[in-house]
Amino acid sequence: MSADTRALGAPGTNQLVDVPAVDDQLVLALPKGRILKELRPLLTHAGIVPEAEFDNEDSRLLRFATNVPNLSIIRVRSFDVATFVAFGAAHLGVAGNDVLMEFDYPEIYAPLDLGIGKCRLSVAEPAALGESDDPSRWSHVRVATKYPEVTKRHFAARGVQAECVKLNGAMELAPTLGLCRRIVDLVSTGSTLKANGLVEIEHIADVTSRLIVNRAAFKTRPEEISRWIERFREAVNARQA
Ligand SMILES: Nc1ncnc2c1ncn2[C@@H]1O[C@H](COP(=O)(O)OP(=O)(O)OP(=O)(O)O)[C@@H](O)[C@H]1O
Ligand SMILES: O=P(O)(O)OC[C@H]1O[C@H](OP(=O)(O)OP(=O)(O)O)[C@H](O)[C@@H]1O
Repeated sequence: MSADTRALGAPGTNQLVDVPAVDDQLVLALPKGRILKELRPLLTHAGIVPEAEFDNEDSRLLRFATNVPNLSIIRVRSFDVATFVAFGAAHLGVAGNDVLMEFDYPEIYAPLDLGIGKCRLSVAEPAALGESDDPSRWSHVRVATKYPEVTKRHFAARGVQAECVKLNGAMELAPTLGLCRRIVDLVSTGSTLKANGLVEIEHIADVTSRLIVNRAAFKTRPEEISRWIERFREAVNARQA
């Protein structure tokens, strides 16, 4: 296949046909990693089959054709999904509301909870500190987190000033190594906290992944985008039935 053609087929099928790549394709931004795994059955139910290269872990391709002629997928980091969609570089995307809360982009509309990527955003600290700590007495707190904006807003709401140290992963190491005594991070089973001697002391928000849409794109291409929202809604309903 030449560089400017893609393996495409009729919507809802996996039939392969060579057609030229076009500029007016709808772009769906998907996160790498755990969300993508949970998302695959919903994609299939919505009638989206990525080209085979999408499942090749050694591939350096970042944009993928699908069986739907005017829809391509980009695979990016979870925080970057929101940025691509907010700037209109992608029309649609899938992102956790942890990411959406952190950026709070007005350009993003999140019409559908996909019910995947379930976890919570919490404040945690060493178990020994948790036994005697009284968060209602704090006026200032130092926190290691991937979510500085959410953290500052959470504490500011009750008059506590949060000083955030930005990390991109492995937040649970920060208290043991003396970086900060508290962290704000995602918790699902709680096993990462437990393995690192930490306990949850405050719940900030429940987290799930959402289908997101660029608001300007929704205005200019309402029929196509509404159709995709409905297809994903049907996929979510079928999964829950
Ligand atoms: N333990 C978890 N259980 C369920 N969902 C989670 C969990 N951790 C993260 N998530 C959800 O998955 C999204 C991506 O998670 P995470 O940041 O761990 O992935 P990643 O592949 O490491 O991303 P990146 O490399 O882009 O930072 C989060 O924004 C959140 O919505
Ligand atoms: O409560 P648990 O089930 O243990 O899940 C929580 C862990 O999952 C996420 O990390 P991830 O595994 O994505 O690694 P990361 O630190 O690289 O983000 C999160 O940042 C926690 O560390």
